[in-house]
Amino acid sequence: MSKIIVRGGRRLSGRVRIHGAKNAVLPIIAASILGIDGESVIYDAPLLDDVIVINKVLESLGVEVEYINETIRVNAQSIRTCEASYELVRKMRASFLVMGPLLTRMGQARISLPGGCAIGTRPIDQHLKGFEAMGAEIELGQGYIEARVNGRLKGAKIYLDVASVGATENIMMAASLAEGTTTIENAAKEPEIVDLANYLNAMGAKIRGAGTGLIRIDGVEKLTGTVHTVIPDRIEAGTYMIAAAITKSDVYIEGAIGDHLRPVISKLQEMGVQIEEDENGLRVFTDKPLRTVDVKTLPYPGFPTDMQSQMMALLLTADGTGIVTETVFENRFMHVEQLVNMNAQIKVDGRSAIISGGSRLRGAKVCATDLRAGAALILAALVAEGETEVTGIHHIDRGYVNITDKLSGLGADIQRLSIEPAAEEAEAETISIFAVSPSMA
Ligand SMILES: CC(=O)N[C@H]1[C@@H](OP(=O)(O)OP(=O)(O)OC[C@H]2O[C@@H](n3ccc(=O)[nH]c3=O)[C@H](O)[C@@H]2O)O[C@H](CO)[C@@H](O)[C@@H]1O
Ligand SMILES: C=C(OP(=O)(O)O)C(=O)O
Repeated sequence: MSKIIVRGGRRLSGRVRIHGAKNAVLPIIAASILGIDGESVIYDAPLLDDVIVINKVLESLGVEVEYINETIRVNAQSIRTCEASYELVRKMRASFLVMGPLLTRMGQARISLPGGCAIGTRPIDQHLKGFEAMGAEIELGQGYIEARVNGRLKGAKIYLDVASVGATENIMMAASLAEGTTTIENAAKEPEIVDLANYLNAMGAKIRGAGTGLIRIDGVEKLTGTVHTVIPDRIEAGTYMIAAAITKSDVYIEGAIGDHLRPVISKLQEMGVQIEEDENGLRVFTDKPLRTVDVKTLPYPGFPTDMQSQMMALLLTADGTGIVTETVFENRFMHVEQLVNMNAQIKVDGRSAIISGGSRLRGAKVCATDLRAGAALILAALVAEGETEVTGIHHIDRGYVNITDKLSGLGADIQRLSIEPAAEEAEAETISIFAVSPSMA
């Protein structure tokens, strides 16, 4: 158990390196189950708690996984069981992404229901609708979803009612080994979908149209392990862009891909932040007061919901009143109450939050209620008067590699403290069984 202490008021400067994308590496690890022959080598796999959990899910299925220095080697030649237990799936919703690969390769899968979480109910009906269209029989019982098919899944025409990232990925993986052609209409277009399609194609799949609303998958008989480098994390990059903007600093975000960050770049520029792009990353700088903007979250290429809370923290420091509308998740304003504890002026009205910029933020004891809420609290703390103590750090560890080291490397006054040293030691020991990195070995 840890907490993060931030003393606000420092300007930032220098470079920060962006790690591989959490939301790309998780489906890619799940897709490795499809490699009947050979080994997959996945480079730039960020050392995050979520990555450790999905590796454990694969190991529980009998897959061999080795994770050293941001490189994962997966050997999925033999699968022992097709059941992913509640103990693992409850820790991370993305574990449900093993359903598609298991079902299509093994003809069956039994996965614990992932359930809701702090940001919304997050149903999986679109995943199941896709599997059923391909001929699977689905049964729900005792907290598990069981899917079975006689022989191979059959290619189908699938229209998603919502452009779900997870459903697009799960169906794309299942369709890769199905008999015939599958089309996914109203598919999600996120860069992480494209990265997964590139990985699957390198394994031998035939996928076209990833990154557009219409994906076509011609099923093949066999997929084999391959070598792949994960794309940089656009949400981590966006979070450091806001760290630069909120502290009126000058920071180079190494590895950030401008094309993946268009809506974030455009909103920051509208506010008066200067951004320079080159082939290696983005320079974000400003020393002037910022103008407020309105922001509405939408599926890609719209403004990402995973950047909504961080953007809200920034709007608190801008001149004027801005409105943030969350359209992707129905309950993603949990950070508001915590920001209000820091003297933020925010009113929530249904799916919109009205943010009055300009009131002085004050350090407080706050709690990260989810991953991006935690990021927003740290960002607000960077400019708050006095000391902020952030608890609920396990959420932040799901998605940010070494956030305290990275920010203190840029000059922030931030440190991570152990609340109960004995408990943390035990936690670190468990993690080191599954992951060896220079800092942990
Ligand atoms: C591991 C990962 O990649 N996580 C990302 C992924 O989550 P995830 O894949 O879970 O998000 P989805 O795109 O599926 O969810 C978007 C919306 O669709 C709804 N929905 C989804 C599936 C379904 O079967 N039925 C349904 O109604 C959800 O409740 C939500 O309101 O995309 C989200 C939206 O960009 C991001 O916030 C998450 O960081
Ligand atoms: C909501 C997020 O992730 P997940 O879908 O893994 O909960 C996120 O990355 O902000």
